[in-house]
Amino acid sequence: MSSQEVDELLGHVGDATATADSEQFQVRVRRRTKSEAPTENMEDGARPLFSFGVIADIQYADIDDGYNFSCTRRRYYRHSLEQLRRATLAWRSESPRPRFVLQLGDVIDGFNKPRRASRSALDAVLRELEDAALVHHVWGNHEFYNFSREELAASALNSGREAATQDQGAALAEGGNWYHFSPEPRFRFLVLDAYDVSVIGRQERSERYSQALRLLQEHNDNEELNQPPARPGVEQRFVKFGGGFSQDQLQWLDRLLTLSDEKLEKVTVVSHLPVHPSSSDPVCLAWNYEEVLSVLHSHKCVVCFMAGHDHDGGYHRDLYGIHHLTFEGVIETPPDNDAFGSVYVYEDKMVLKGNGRVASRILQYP
Ligand SMILES: Nc1ncnc2c1ncn2[C@@H]1O[C@H](COP(=O)(O)OP(=O)(O)O)[C@@H](O)[C@H]1O
Repeated sequence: MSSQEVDELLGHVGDATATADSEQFQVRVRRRTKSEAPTENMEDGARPLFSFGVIADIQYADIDDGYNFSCTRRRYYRHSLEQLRRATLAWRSESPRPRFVLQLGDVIDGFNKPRRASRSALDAVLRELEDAALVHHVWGNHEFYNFSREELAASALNSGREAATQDQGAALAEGGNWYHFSPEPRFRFLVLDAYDVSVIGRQERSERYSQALRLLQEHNDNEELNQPPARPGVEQRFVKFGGGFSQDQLQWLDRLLTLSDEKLEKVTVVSHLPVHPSSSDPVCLAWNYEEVLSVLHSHKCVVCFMAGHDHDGGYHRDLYGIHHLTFEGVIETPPDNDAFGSVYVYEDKMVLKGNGRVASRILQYP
């Protein structure tokens, strides 16, 4: 795509200042204000088929501001609820309304647990989300700091169960918290469980826990396994607050993508942990990200992978044309800024309208 084409495209979307990085097919556009929704497609005046909202790492807690572990990033625990409110107001004011919202995990912070405030904090964020749209909740590490898997499965965060009752196209994988749904013919979303193999959220006597502990101990010499290994690069991902995907889940992913290939669908895959090293800090990558990439790359239908966890966000278009989007975290977004997006889905592309720290982008399908 030439930069002139990008300019033309964006001329209809908003106040375009665009640069195109032809090597990585990366297109960045300047932020737009909330009211500027691309309700019409650029070249041909077509309307988007549907839209959806995205938000990541809200990590709400009714406590004063603090810092991340290394004290390099301020965290606005109480204010994250205000930011969520601004996001839901923006989504509610869009016409047509987003068909659903992707909540990419860590919806409340682990600090709620010792304060016995997990339920009240969750209720507070769910109240904010209530009227925005149907919400698809991804489970991140902070969900497991607050709740057991059984509690999560019985809660409103089990959106797979909700989706299966409301949408004929939705289905929950047996025995796991991964599922798919199709909001529109020829478009499918796969919601993954990146803590399927993990020492958090799994019972110590379970096979998945043992498998996770073995992996961590093989790759991380620290006594405190939340501390990244000394080895640089992607080896740093072997931390206790990370996780990975079981072979069951990878086989399910492969099977679903085969069906989507046959049906000529466009598929967006969603997880709390990112899977491309160029879209994330190495510490935040899923442990077996290479296996996930190899499955994604063996199917034509995959257009996008969306994740949270790395609060700085990231973006990369890989050699197969798949867009890897890591959304900036609300929790580390200063009160006078925002971090959420709306995605407008067209026949040939998705257009991400970012707010605040989330950049707007045109995501052309491969
Ligand atoms: N370098 C580190 N050494 C030891 N513990 C750490 C380190 N980094 C993070 N942790 C701990 O791991 C847990 C998850 O870290 P956190 O930064 O809260 O994750 P997230 O990015 O999901 O918010 C917290 O309990 C935190 O204190």
